[in-house]
Amino acid sequence: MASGPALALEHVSKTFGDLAAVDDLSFAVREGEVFGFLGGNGAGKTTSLRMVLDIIRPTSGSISVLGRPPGRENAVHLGFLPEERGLYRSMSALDTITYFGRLKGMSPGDARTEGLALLDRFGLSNFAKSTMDKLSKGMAQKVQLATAVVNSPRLLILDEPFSGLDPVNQGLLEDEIKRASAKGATVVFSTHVMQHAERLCDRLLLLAKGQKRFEGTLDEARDLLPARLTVTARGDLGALPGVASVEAGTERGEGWRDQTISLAPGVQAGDLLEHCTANGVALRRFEERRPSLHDVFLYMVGPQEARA
Ligand SMILES: Nc1ncnc2c1ncn2[C@@H]1O[C@H](COP(=O)(O)OP(=O)(O)OP(=O)(O)O)[C@@H](O)[C@H]1O
Repeated sequence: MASGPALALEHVSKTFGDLAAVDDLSFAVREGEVFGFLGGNGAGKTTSLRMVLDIIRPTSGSISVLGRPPGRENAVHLGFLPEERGLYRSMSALDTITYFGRLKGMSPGDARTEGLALLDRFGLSNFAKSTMDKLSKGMAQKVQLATAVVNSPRLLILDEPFSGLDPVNQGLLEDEIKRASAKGATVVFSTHVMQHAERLCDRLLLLAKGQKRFEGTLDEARDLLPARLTVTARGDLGALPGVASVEAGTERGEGWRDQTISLAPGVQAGDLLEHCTANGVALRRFEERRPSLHDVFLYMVGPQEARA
């Protein structure tokens, strides 16, 4: 079934006085994908997501959310975890989730049943009746996550969802994102922690100073950086085609030596391996060291921006 993107921004800019917080930003999130919105502090992530949610309006450009302009009509299909968490302090955890479910058009019974199921999944069953002000920060954040997913939204938008959660709860959140995705939801989450994106995203966008630096899959992001290899070989491989540089490592005896090789842009590890095999270059070890998303981020946006 052909369908348009779940979310599309076209030449969107948002200025605050002289500052272009979001600068001519275009990207599209396909229906059903998990999309990482990555950037350092102040890159423009929250501003972008707020425009998608119609909390603020773009200075210029256009946005399409589930095929419509941002606005109230979309609300029942959306789930949103804002960066600034905040819920009614004197409402119980279960009532809070039920309330949000009802706001999204659920019946009181369905909202409550789903609320109880979520509290159970999040390890908060014993706190269903506790008021929000009695919960720890992490617990309150899980309740807030529950309010975002209670209606099984078609498009789930999470702004820095991992911040403030301990490793166990970060894992629980990752599971919840995978669960929503498996049920067919489109998930967009912002983060400056690359490891989460590395584990979860189908595609991602790198944002710096309000501008898009990259949009694509994790593999495409990694391909931006020259591949690096660790090999144990006899002789110097520096003269082989496709090798950009060689760093000599530990001597292993009888002429064998560890070497760290950087390949020229566009050259794949397999190309070099093929050449070695075809030309009788003896190898004892041949390991590709794929760049991490963090490496890509540093390469694309620089250490200044990456320091989050
Ligand atoms: N209402 C506002 N008025 C003036 N400037 C703003 C406003 N909102 C955001 N900005 C500025 O726009 C830029 C982008 O901010 P934004 O919150 O979108 O970044 P972010 O990528 O979400 O960063 P963080 O990870 O730190 O939350 C920042 O320089 C910020 O100071």
